[in-house]
Amino acid sequence: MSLLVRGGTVVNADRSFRADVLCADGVIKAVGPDLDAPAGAEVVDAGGAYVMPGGIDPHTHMEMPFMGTVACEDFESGTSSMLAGGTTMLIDFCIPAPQQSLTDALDQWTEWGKKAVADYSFHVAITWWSDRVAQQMAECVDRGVNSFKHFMAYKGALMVDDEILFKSFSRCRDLGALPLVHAENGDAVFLLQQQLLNQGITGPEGHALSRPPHVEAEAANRAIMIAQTVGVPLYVVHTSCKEAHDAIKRARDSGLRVYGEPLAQHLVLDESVYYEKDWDLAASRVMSPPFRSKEHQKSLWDGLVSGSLQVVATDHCAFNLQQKRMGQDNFTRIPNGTGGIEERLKVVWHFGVNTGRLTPNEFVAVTSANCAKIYNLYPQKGVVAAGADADLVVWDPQAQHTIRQKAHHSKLDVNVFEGLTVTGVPRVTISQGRVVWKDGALDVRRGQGRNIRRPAFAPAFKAQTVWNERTRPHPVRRQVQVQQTP
Ligand SMILES: NC(=O)NCCC(=O)O
Ligand SMILES: [Zn+2]
Ligand SMILES: [Zn+2]
Repeated sequence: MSLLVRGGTVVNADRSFRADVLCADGVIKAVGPDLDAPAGAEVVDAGGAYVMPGGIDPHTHMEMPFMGTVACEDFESGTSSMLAGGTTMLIDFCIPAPQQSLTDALDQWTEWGKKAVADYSFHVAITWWSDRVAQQMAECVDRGVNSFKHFMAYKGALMVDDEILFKSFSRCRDLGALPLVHAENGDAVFLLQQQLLNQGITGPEGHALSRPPHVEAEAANRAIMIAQTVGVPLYVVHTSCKEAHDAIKRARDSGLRVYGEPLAQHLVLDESVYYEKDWDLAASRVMSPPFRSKEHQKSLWDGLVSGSLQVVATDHCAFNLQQKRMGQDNFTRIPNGTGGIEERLKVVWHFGVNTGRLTPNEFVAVTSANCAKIYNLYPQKGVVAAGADADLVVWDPQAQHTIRQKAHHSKLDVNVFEGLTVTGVPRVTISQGRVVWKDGALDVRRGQGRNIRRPAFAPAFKAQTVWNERTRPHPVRRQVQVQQTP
């Protein structure tokens, strides 16, 4: 079955041009002007619209067991939501419990992923260390995982120390896999939490107060320095504040391959919500790092414009109010996480492109192409070109939409963007060459998603390996001194 997207303007990260897009067998067969529709082809009208590579969200937590509960979004509802928002692939985090085998955990997540209605892939988290973990990292790489995540926060649960960071980053370097960090100083967070509780601060405001920007910046800086020492690129997830962004900028200025990922939520929502009288409202926004002030939002936008930050994600991690209420008397027990997978593209377009901060091409870069390049998916994903997967979004830049929990496709009972009216929405989403979202309706099939393998040694790693070899330390060769006896 073939499909012709007719009459639109193709927008890639590098340029825009008028062209039709012909898809068959799940891939793009041709991109060019006035293409003929093969007999029986479905024709999608893209008149007045942009045709862009489907979004890729590299940071989600479907069905994640966390903080005594399990995220309520599963791979079916999560991937359905993302398609309704124009995103056609996600990369989720497989998180082994401390002492659990990495490959057993990957088996578990792989099983859960079979429910997905669109393409997905996995990062694996390093939550403990042994020779066996090092060996299993190689087995994960053989199974198409080219990125390993490290939590520098969540003391007593997922957090790892500097020794593990050093050992795991070194292993990543040797395997050609990208280390990722959740950068917050978990010891400092823990101590601040105890102080605040002792002062009688038990509500969601304590969450924001216990995770100030310098706690994030310190960890980002530390992870960067360890990555530099080891000689490996680094990706800093959910960069939320100016000081962490500054650390990334400094590193890049000195020639390091460090990537920063702001979230759609951190770009537009601010910390004032944690001080709301309505506990449910404040708790529903609890995530780590917390939302920040306008000054930090500006820094994140500046980074996307200038290129010091590369990817906008969501960290979609869904906990309903009943789950959030586990922390009714103690903010440290509120499960951390918010949603946004359906809203990401709309929010970034509305506040990025409509305001003149980003060009449409830069929008494609930060929502799809850069991610595909960093995670070695390009040009299978992240570009509208012959040979690429037929994952597309037909974007109507004029259409308006008001974001409402009642109308979203997530299982979440709140929407952090509730009531926001955006201009610019996905008219049609195409996944694997099939129309899956059109006229406000989904047409998806459980199990249609594919587990996309991402090979190790992305181009940046090949360069880094050559550089490491050239700059490798060598012993000083000294002549053996013969001692003269007097
Ligand atoms: N971000 C958050 O609050 N929850 C999900 C887990 C994580 O990424 O830290
Ligand atoms: Zn995190
Ligand atoms: Zn996360």
